[in-house]
Amino acid sequence: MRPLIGISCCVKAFGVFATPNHAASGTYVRAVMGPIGGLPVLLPAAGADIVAELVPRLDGLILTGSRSNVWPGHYEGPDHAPGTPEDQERDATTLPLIRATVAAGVPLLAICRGMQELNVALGGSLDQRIQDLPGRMDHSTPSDQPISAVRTGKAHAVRLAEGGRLAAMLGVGGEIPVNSLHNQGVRRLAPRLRVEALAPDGTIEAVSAPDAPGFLLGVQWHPEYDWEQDLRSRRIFEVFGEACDGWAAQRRAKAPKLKSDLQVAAE
Ligand SMILES: N[C@@H](CCC(=O)NCCCC(=O)O)C(=O)O
Repeated sequence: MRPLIGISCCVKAFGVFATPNHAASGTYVRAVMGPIGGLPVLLPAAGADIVAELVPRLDGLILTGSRSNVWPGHYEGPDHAPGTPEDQERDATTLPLIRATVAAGVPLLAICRGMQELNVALGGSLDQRIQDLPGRMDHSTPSDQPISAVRTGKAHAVRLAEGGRLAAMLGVGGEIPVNSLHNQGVRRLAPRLRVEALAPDGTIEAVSAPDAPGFLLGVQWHPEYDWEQDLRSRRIFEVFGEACDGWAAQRRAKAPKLKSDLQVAAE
């Protein structure tokens, strides 16, 4: 039986009436059905009220990327510049969901906005436009390139932390090339998080939590865009899937054994 993997949704307006929908990119569904080997379930941005009943049912959680940004009020940041996209319904769901998921030990893979949410949920803060900071690169989506090239192309290298979990997971050391589609970045790293990769300009590109009871990895880039071409992207999903499999086996072992109808009938 495949592990049940929650995929965080954004609230986006669709259709002629711009009706708010809870949505996630199909790239995450394909990654779950592919290299992760799980059963995907989209998690609506329905607020903290769903968290306590949801987490015990999950075998893994993916926090997705999004153009929207974590509301600065969650990390005492300055207001966003006018027009900066936000999604406070998503924040109100993912921040408590992250804390509950990490506490329970459910495997968690945080991607781009998801890594930023992870950092904020655990007490860190963000810079809102790192390209405006002295000495920093522009990590955002170049407007002069087609989105397909940006997604599967490589924008810069990241240096893996020596002896880190990500380097061990990938079986490599030194640098790997990654794509890059973000304006924001980690400012103050949450106390429980450890740097797993850095960009040439010092931007934190991957994090883990050594004291977390389960698998926990955040990456600022997007492995869901290029896992079919990039074996390291694929490996991240495979290792996450193995952790979710293990969690699912533990959960089934603890579940009360319900008798099947046939067993009851045979008594
Ligand atoms: N908004 C944040 C996070 C960026 C991010 O998740 N990018 C993926 C975008 C995918 C899409 O276009 O839907 C930031 O800007 O840092």
